[in-house]
Amino acid sequence: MPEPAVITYKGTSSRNALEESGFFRLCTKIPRLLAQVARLAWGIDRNAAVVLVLAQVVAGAGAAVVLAMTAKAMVPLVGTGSVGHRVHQALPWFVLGGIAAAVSRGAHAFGQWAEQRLRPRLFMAADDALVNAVLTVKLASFQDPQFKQDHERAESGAVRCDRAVADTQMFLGSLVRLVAAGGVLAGLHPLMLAVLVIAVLPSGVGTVVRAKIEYRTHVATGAGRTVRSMMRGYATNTFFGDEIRGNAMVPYLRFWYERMGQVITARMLADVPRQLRVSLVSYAASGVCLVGAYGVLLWLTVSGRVSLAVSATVVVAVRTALANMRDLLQYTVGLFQNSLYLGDWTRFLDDARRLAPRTGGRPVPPVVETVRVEKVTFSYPNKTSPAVDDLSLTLRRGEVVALVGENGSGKSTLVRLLLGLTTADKGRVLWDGIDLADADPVSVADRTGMVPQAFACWPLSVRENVTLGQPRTWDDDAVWATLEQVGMVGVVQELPQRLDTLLARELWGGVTLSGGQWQRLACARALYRQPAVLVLDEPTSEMDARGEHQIFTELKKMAAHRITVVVTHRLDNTRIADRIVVMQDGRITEQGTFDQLVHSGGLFQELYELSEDR
Ligand SMILES: Nc1ncnc2c1ncn2[C@@H]1O[C@H](COP(=O)(O)OP(=O)(O)OP(=O)(O)O)[C@@H](O)[C@H]1O
Repeated sequence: MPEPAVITYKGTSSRNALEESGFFRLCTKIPRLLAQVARLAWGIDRNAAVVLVLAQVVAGAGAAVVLAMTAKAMVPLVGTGSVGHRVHQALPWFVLGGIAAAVSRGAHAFGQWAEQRLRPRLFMAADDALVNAVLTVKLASFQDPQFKQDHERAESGAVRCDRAVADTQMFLGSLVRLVAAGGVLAGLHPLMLAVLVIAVLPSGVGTVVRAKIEYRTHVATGAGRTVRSMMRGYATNTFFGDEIRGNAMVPYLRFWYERMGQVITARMLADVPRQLRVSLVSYAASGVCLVGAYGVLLWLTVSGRVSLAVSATVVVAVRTALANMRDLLQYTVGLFQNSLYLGDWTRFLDDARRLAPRTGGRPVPPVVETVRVEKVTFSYPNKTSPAVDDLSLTLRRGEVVALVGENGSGKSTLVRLLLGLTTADKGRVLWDGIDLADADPVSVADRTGMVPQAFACWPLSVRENVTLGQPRTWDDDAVWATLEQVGMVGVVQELPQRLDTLLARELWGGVTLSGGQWQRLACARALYRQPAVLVLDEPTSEMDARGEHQIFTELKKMAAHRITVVVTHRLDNTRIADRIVVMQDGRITEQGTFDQLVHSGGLFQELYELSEDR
C-alpha cells in the first residue's frame, strides 16, 4: 500500500520554550510559575486557593516540629541511666511530636480537599477558554496549518492546567518540609546542609534533562498526532460509515492510521535509551555524593566533633531532607513541564485574541439597501491564481441574484467575501456604503442568514436546529411557520416528540433525518433569521423536485425585504432570479435574466444546454 504522504510531517514548532531553559534558569522561573498557577486558582476559587497554601505551610511546620521533637528525644534516649528512665524522659517529646504529626496529616488532608475542589474546575475553565478562543478567531486562521498545531498543543496545556495545581501543592509541601528539615539540620551542624545539596543536585539535573527530552518529543510529534487524530475523526465518524465500507476503504484507513501511530511511537521509543543514559549517569553521580555525605557524618561522629545523639538525629533529618529534596526537584520539574504546556495554552489564547476580528466598528443598518463589491481580489494561501479576481458587483434589496459557474470558478469565495467571512486582499465590500473592513462584525452577522454548502447536522432538538443563532424563544409559532416554508411540518409532526425530538441517532434514542430533510432544516435555520442579506450556497442539492420548487418559491416570496443570493448548479432554478451572474476563473463573464442569457451564446447557454441534454 502507498505510504501515507503525511508521514513526512516532522512538526515545525518555532516556539520551543525548552531550548531557552537551563537548570538554573528554570529555578529562577519558579516564582513566576507559582504566580501563574496561583492566578489561575485564585480566579476559580479563592477560598480553596488560600486553604491549599495554608495547608502546605501548616503541614510543613508540623513536619519540622516532628523532626525537632525527634532531636530532643534522641538526647535522653542515647544518654545514660536505665532504659525506663531514658524512655520516661523522652516521652513528652514523642507526645509533642505525635501531636505535630497529626496536625501535619490533618493539614495535608485539607490541602487535598482544596486541590480536589480546584482541579476539575480549572480544567473546565481552561477548556472553555480554549473553545471560546477557537470560536472567536478570524475564519482565515483556520486556513493556517500552524493554527491547527498550536490548537492541539494548547489542548494539552488545558489538560495539564489541573495537574499544575497538584504539582504546586506537592511542590509547596516538599519545599516547606525541606526548609524545616534543613533548618533542623543546619542547627545541628551547618556542614551537613551543604553536603546534602551536593548529594541531590545530580539527580535534580537528571530529572530536568529527562523532562526536556520528553517535551521535545511531544513537540516533534505534534503534527503527526494532529493529522492522526483528524483522520481518526473521519475514519470513525458514523456518518461516513457507508462511504468507508461501501468503497472498501477499511484496509487502507487501518494501515494509514497504524502507520502514523508507528511513526509517532518510533520517535518516542528513540528517547528511551537517551532517558536511560541520563538516569544512570545522574543516579550514579548522586549515589557517589550521598556516600560522601554519610562519610562526612561518620568522620564527624568518630572524631567526636558531634555527639551520637546529634548524629542519630542527623540520619533521620538527612533521610527526611533527601526525600523532600527529591520530591521538590521532581515537582519543580513537573511544574516546569506543565508550565511549558500551560505556556502553549496561554500563548494560543493570546494569539486568538490578536486574531479575533475587530469589534466596535461601525454597525450596519438593520435593513440593507445595497451590497457593493468594488474591484475585489482574493487569493487563498499557496495558490498562484486568485479565487476572486478584480470583481465588481452591486446587489440591491428586493432582488434575487443567482450565482452560477463551473466548479472552482469562485462562487463560494465570493459569497464569503460578501458576508465578511473572508477579507478581500484588494478592493472593498460595502454594505450601504459601510466598508466591511470598518464594520462591526457582530452587527454584520446579525443581519446575515447563510446556508453553506457544508452545513452541520446539529445533535440538538428540531427546535434548536431551526432557532440556533437566535435569542431563545418560547413561541413555537414562528418555528412552525418556517418549517412550513421548507415543507417540513408533516415530517416533524410525525417525530416522537415533534419539535423537542433530539436529532442525533447516537444519543439517548434520538432520531435522524434524510439528507434532503437535513438540507431543508438548514434552509429553515437561515429563513427563520429573517436576515437582511440571505445567501444560500447550493441549498437544494440534495432535495427532491418538490422541495426544491418550494424553497425557490419561498425565496421569491420573501425577497422584497432583503438581498438574496443563491448559488446553484441547477440552472432551471435560475428562472426565478431577477438577475443571473455567471462566474469564470474568479471573474464575472455574463449577467442578465434567464431569457437574456439562455440565448446569448455564452457559458450560461452552454451549461444550460448540457444540463438539458443529460
Ligand atoms: N480553503 C481553500 N483553500 C485553498 N483554496 C481554496 C479554498 N477554497 C477554495 N479554494 C480554491 O479557490 C477557487 C474557488 O473556489 P470556490 O469554492 O470559491 O469555487 P466554487 O465556484 O464555489 O466551486 P464549486 O462550484 O465547486 O462549489 C478554487 O480554485 C478552489 O480550489
